[in-house]
Amino acid sequence: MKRPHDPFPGDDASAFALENVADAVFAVDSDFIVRYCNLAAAEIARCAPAEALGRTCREVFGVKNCRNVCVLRQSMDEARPIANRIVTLKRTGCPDVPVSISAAPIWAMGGTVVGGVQVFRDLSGSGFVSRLTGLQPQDDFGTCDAQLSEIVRMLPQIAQSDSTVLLLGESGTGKEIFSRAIHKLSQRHAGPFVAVNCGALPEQLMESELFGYKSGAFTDARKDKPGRFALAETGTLFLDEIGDLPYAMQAKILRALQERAFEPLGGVETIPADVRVVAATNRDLGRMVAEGAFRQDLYYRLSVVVLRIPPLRERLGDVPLLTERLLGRCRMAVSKNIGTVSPEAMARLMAHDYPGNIRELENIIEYASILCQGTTIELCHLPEQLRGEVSDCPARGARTMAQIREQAAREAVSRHGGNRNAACRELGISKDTLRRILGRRDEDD
Ligand SMILES: Nc1ncnc2c1ncn2[C@@H]1O[C@H](COP(=O)(O)OP(=O)(O)OP(=O)(O)O)[C@@H](O)[C@H]1O
Repeated sequence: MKRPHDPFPGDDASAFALENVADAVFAVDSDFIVRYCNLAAAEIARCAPAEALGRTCREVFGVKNCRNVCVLRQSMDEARPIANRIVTLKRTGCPDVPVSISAAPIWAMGGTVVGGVQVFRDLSGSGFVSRLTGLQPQDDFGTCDAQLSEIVRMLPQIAQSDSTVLLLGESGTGKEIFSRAIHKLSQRHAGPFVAVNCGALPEQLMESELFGYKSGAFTDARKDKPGRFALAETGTLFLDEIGDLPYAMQAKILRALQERAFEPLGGVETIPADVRVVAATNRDLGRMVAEGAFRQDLYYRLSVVVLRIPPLRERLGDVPLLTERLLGRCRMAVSKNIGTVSPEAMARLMAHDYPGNIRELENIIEYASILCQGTTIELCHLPEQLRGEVSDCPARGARTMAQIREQAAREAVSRHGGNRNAACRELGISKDTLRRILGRRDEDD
């Protein structure tokens, strides 16, 4: 039976709703004993929701570094909600998982904090998009944007259809990543994926590159050479920058698409093409048609399914997620243990308009990872156009370990509004150690 004023969700509609959200949600009492755990949280804990109840959250989730990163404890200590803190959870026997955590205290009547609720989202890329599409984490798109999520949701159906797909989007928005995902989700996934950048092929070589040639077709053609259409047989041909195709080539591509066949240069025989075409462009094909620069018939043939990938500035909410993903890549490349981005640096990253889209963010994160000597990317590690006036990193320059330790301790105490117990918990040290680090002059603070 439901108790009056029970602050924890019981057998009611709100608990039912919480069960079904994709984010992990759990609630604890003031002793950090789990009183509620939804399905997503139980999945992370690798137990049934009922098995999580009555145990400490530390025990349930098995997080080794939970003392240092406990956002829930901080929220309860400071009696205030904390939103979207990105931390890396380290669990015994599991790979590190970057998560975004929001926490809020639960108050009893009279205003006492009697517990807390925490919501966390897995940012590792093995989250909801992977589950939705069945893709491997590296193929995941790192988005919480409604428009893009809708495209991702439709992707398996689109991929299965074998229709031509036209991807529209600015340079660096991830069009090639999408085309690879379409291939992997399609019936053709066991076949080859062949990418051609139409803008990078010299005009005189384009026909032979795409359709191949027979020996003797021209002076240097000593033996037959297959083109990209033949190489993509039974698979997917990705025609990137299709807007850059010369007008004459457009007719040949149209014919290959319509008749599902082509003739190699210098050949007389027509070769059937069992190829699915995904095309992409950052140009306005509609306008090019109106200006007579692009064939209308090819435009219609390509536009069976059109997907517009939004630029990053229209989905800045994805910046933390993408940053975490890109940091993971850099961590491996530069062999550094960079775990987080400071709130100030993240605010700057989220205020940028990214004319180069995800490719630009990728470069920024790589730059910052190279400069960063610690575990957190700070404002001073960002490229000049983002960091503005901030020049040198406070951590740079010669400092002793004792000075670094003292600064970390002071910052923790100040973050907790002077609450030393909370600072000790965050740092994972005893009160005696904190006192030793801060020195005698702080005894009377
Ligand atoms: N969701 C994502 N997660 C992580 N990295 C991504 C994501 N989308 C794109 N990238 C990275 O951004 C860069 C640009 O992506 P991609 O080449 O797919 O973009 P594009 O739109 O095809 O660009 P272009 O039009 O210039 O060819 C790549 O290095 C890719 O790895």
